[in-house]
Amino acid sequence: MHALVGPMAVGINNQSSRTAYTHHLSSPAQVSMNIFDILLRLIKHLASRSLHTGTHFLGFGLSGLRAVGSNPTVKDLFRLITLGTIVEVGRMVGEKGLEFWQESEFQMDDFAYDWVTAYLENQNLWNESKTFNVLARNSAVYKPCGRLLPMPNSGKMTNHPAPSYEAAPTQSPSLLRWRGYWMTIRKRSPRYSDAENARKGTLMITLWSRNTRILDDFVSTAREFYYANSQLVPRKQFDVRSEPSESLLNATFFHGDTAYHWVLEYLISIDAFNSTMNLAVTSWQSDLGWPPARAADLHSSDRKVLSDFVAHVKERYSGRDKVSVHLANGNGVWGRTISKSRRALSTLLLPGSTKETILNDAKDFLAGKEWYSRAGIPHRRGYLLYGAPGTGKSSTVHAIAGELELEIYVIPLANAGMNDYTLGELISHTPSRCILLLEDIDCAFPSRVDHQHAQNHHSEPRSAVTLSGLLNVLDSISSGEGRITFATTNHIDHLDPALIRPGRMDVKVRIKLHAVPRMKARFQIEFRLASTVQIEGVFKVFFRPLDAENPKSIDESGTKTSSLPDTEEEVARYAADFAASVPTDTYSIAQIQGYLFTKKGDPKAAVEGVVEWVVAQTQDTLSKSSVSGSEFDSEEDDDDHPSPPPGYARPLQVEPECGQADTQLVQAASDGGADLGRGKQGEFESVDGVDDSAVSETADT
Ligand SMILES: Nc1ncnc2c1ncn2[C@@H]1O[C@H](COP(=O)(O)OP(=O)(O)OP(=O)(O)O)[C@@H](O)[C@H]1O
Repeated sequence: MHALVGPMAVGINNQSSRTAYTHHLSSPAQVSMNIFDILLRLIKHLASRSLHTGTHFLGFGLSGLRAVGSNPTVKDLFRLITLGTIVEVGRMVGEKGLEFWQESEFQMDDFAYDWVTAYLENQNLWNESKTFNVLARNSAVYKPCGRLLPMPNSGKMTNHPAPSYEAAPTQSPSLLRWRGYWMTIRKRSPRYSDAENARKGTLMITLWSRNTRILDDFVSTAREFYYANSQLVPRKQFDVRSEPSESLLNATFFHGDTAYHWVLEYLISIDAFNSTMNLAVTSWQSDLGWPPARAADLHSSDRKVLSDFVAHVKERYSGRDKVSVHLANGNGVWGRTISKSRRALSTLLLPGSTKETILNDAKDFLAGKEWYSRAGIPHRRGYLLYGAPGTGKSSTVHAIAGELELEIYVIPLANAGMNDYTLGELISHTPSRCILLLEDIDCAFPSRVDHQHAQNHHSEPRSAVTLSGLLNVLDSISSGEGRITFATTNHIDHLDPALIRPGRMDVKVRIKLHAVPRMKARFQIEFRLASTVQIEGVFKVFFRPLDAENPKSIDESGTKTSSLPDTEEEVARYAADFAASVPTDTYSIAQIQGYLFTKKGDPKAAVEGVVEWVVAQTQDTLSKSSVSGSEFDSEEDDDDHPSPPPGYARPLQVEPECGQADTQLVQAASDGGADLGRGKQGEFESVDGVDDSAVSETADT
């Protein structure tokens, strides 16, 4: 007789109704009809009948039996029957007595399997095993009181699921003594070793008792243990491959979408993925961690729950001290997103009120949507930041984005794979309120210079993005309303003249590119090489005095152990000395920072070594320009705008004189360099409504 027991009474929620395990009582023997019994019954029956019919038949029958019984053959027959009956009864009694075990089978893809294996692990059942299956699926957050994961370092809380170990299938059963009963446990390998069947292993438990309640108790205990000791989400409910339940809300957040990042960051912060089984391993260097499943079920049918949830995570996300930077890849899709710390505007060293001007203008623009709409002007605004490398163009964009709480979408126009189509795809997938950063716009579309250069050198022009392609996408209807575009370039002179020359067809679009002004013209900001004020500023940032942020380093004997100054005045004196030795409009702040890093913590050494550094830089520049014959010059020869861009300092054309002291040489260098930018030092052109012709003239000179 086989018995199927289940679903069990241990279920609390739905999953239990799906949980079944089987156990079998060992089969009893068939009850044999005992001939002897039949005979006796027959005799009794006959005897009772004979009472009714008459006792004379009894005497006759008995004497007949006696006569038959005296026959030796019949005697032997009766003996045989009696003996057989005794043997059969003994066999039945023995069989019944020995059948006191129950067998249960747990399928690997069933919940009960997880409960029991986790519980058995806790009972140290697998301690003897030498071969383990390591599963993150059964993982749990370690709890000091629990013994679920007796692993090294298990006390460490991480966002990642801790693996659990279970003995690999083995032929020899393990023995467990549980509440006074013995159990033998055997794991069976999947029948096939292919991936699909790999999860079809089973766990066989033999309980050496006939009491079925013991087995029920065992499974219930395992289940309670499992849920009490782990923060597991029933895996089947969250399997993204499973069909979404119609009774639950299903929200899908697409990777690359901003909402995805809100939700992802929030879920990671609340350890929501501790029990995930589907980990995507990524080499992305995102501090958001790894992107896991994209779909989640909300256990509610109320839509407000979903919108509240999204609102909450969004608020959390935007409240943090970070700026999200989305990076385009060459296939026309937004790829990685990195989260950068906000840069305080105060850390930007820009002359005058440049940064405040940009910020206020951008704020004004964002607040002026209605004005644009009434005026029938697309609500977009653009800024062209140009200047030598390392002068702070990108830093300015990041600082402004932080102030405005906007995300940055960066399109490196010079990147491989960038063409008109991919550019269009990218721009059509930017949100309306964001900062679009077009880096190295001079590399976007090959100018006639590039074409000519490419022809001369039998090579391809630099980029596959065309001027009209760029202008089209910037001007298209799909371009977001409320978007701020920053374009950066190190070589304003490399921009195609068609882009900046007024009176051409492109001029109209040029306005779109550089700015969509409220009234007129474009907004250009030139980033110049470091002025005296900036050189002093960067020095002061590096060698802040020993104050609250920079606590005094004094040892027990009262001796100062740091070379940092004690007061602002002292730092200012060093800074002035330092700036006096560095030619203005010659080096970018990034270059100066690079030098100061080599003198970290020692302002005196920084001042003392700077002259030597300047000389080295100058000689380096001279040797480069003499070796290359100046690429800049060679371009000028076949260029129709041969002069250097305004503010772009040429390599210093200073011949060091023999025997000249370093300081004199520096002075000469300073003079030479200053020639190029003289008169504009410290005077950044944050020009709203700058005269187009001025720029055109510059480019066409
Ligand atoms: N004006 C500045 N104020 C503060 N830091 C600056 C400034 N200019 C440059 N730096 C520092 O120099 C480094 C490079 O700056 P950034 O990337 O902003 O320059 P960039 O002009 O965008 O250069 P590129 O044209 O090469 O992209 C950064 O570490 C930045 O902090």
